Amino acid sequence: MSTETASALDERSVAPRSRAADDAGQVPLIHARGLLKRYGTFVAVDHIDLDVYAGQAFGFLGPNGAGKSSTMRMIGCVSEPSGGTLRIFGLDPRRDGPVIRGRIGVVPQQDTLDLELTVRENLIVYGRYFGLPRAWLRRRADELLDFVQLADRADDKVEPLSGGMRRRLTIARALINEPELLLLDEPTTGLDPQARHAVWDRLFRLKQHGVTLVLTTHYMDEAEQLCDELVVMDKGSIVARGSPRDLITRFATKDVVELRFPVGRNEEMAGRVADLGDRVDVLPDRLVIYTEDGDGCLAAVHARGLEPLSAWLRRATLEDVFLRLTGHALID
Ligand SMILES: Nc1ncnc2c1ncn2[C@@H]1O[C@H](COP(=O)(O)OP(=O)(O)OP(=O)(O)O)[C@@H](O)[C@H]1O
Repeated sequence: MSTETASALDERSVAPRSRAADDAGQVPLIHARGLLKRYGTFVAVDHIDLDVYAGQAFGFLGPNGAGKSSTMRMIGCVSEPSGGTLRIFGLDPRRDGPVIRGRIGVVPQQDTLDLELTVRENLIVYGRYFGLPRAWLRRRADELLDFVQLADRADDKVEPLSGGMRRRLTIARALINEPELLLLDEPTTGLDPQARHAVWDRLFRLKQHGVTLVLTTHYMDEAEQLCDELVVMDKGSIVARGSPRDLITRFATKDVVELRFPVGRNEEMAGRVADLGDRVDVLPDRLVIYTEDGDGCLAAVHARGLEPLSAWLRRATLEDVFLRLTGHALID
């Protein structure tokens, strides 16, 4: 389906309902101070502070087990905080959970579509939970199926849909109640690259329409593509926050040179290149040199006759930021 069809989605229909008011008063849609989640004695979310404003695309970046989903479940009012303050739209999830849930859309980590129903019925049945009228829901469903490029599958069962199509349908379902805030827990995990790009494209369009997006990911490219602001989480804590570019500027160098030497020689070689960068990391399979001058660094490696098996110059990424901040990789 063409991008024209997708862009035909009425901007008002996906725009947050109270965005103007929030912008004017700068009331954060999500406000957390010292937010804590414990499972028994285990601390999964360790006193984190957050403010998410209307129109932002806000991301939680971190490896498995960092506490991202636990945080999202508290924001989605399906898991009670163990401590701290949490306000969504200025409301208290403990008291106003049902009201808040009616104003947010949730894309969970695992798709929970009804495989027995058709694509369109999945949207309409879900919309009925919000008490929305059937005729209105039919129009809304068709509009959303256009948007997620599934209009031609509207009357098919969900069962034969690909993973990418199911994800797009889950996103459409989350938008059925015209939410002011869309929560997405690892929206593209398990999808092939083409399907991931299709999902990113739709999310990017929602962002352009002004929908506030809050997502978790352990993919740095996803965070870089979609998020205006990120918190980097590790072991329940926020270790850094800022825009992707800002984080890279603050915590990484402009260039990164990766060198591979024969097995067992990395430590020795690290000593011989230590002066060529701001920092040198020894990873199991390679040396990573952080430098402002990648070309000069590579030239010096060769001038010293070090002869790596391979040498690669690239721009710094959020993965480098994460490695620098935590000492381990985002994806093991
Ligand atoms: N219901 C639960 N009971 C006990 N421990 C839990 C529960 N839910 C999560 N945890 C633990 O809390 C920690 C954080 O989990 P969480 O799912 O929030 O992390 P995450 O960053 O979203 O990782 P993932 O990408 O794997 O979902 C993990 O160590 C996890 O095992």
